[in-house]
Amino acid sequence: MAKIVVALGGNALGKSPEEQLKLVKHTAASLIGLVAAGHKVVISHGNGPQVGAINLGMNYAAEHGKTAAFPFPECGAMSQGYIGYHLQQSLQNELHRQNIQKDVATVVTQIEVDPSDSAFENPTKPVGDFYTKEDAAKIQAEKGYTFKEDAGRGYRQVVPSPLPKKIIELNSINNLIEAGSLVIAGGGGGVPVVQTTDGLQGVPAVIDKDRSSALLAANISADQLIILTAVDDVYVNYGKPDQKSLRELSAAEAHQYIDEGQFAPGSMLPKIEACLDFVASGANRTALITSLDHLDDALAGKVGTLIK
Ligand SMILES: Nc1ncnc2c1ncn2[C@@H]1O[C@H](COP(=O)(O)OP(=O)(O)O)[C@@H](O)[C@H]1O
Ligand SMILES: NC(=O)OP(=O)(O)O
Repeated sequence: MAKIVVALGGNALGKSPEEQLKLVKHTAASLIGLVAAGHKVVISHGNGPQVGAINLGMNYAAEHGKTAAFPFPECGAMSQGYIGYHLQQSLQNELHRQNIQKDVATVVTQIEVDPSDSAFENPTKPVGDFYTKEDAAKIQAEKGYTFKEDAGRGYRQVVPSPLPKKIIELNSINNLIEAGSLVIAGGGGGVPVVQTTDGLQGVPAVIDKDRSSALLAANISADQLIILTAVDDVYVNYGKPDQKSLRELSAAEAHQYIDEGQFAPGSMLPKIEACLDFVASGANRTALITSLDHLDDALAGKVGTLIK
């Protein structure tokens, strides 16, 4: 029996509440497969599209005098509740269907960041929907948001993405795991907070969920970090006619491929770096990157990229 942190990427969540619930039901079946096999499972997830949508909606309502303004950390906390609710419900339904007795809980998770992190000067994390170049420039001029082109798919608002340093609710998460609960934590990379003379305070940023998942996995002494995304494997020469699956990757090989620029910054690179951080955090720790649809095959060693 292993302790496993599973980080769910955007393709496991979809774009609307209806789509998310449908996809999360499918995700729940795979995750309960891990529980049924006897593993202790902790789930984390992204929130880029969701936190952007919540923030956009709240800003729109505030601009029309219908509500107060809701800052980014509050929107991040809302995204944890919204996604956690769908995950909890779907996992509970699947547990019930499989006649497995287990409690499920989402922990609203704050993660401390360094206020002097250089990420605050250089926003990189895409949130929300895609815009044309012209619309992005108009909104940037009107509202002062920063937009950047996102992997050839259009322009998105970007916010700072500081490195996660400390999980504030770590003891509560550990207590729930030890009590046998299926825990959802660190959603959306955690709500970013800094220590001030008045205590903890939220900051407008979105932490990368793969980096937070690696920190969570290391902090709870997990055996494995599984990152579920849109691709079955990590590739060299990705997207080129000679692309090749990497089935197993040592830290030394991963560093060499990073130096060669094989992993795109903003998509695969942070995943590889998060995996390397986790693998280096303790003996016999491994990380697996694969797609949600092939989790079973990946656990059987048939697909996926194992980093060790
Ligand atoms: N070397 C590579 N191997 C595989 N995928 C890569 C590689 N470089 C970039 N990618 C891209 O990274 C994507 C995963 O990153 P991202 O879309 O940010 O994930 P998620 O939203 O699931 O967290 C893949 O779907 C693929 O398009
Ligand atoms: N917070 C975060 O990393 O979200 P995405 O994975 O959706 O970008």
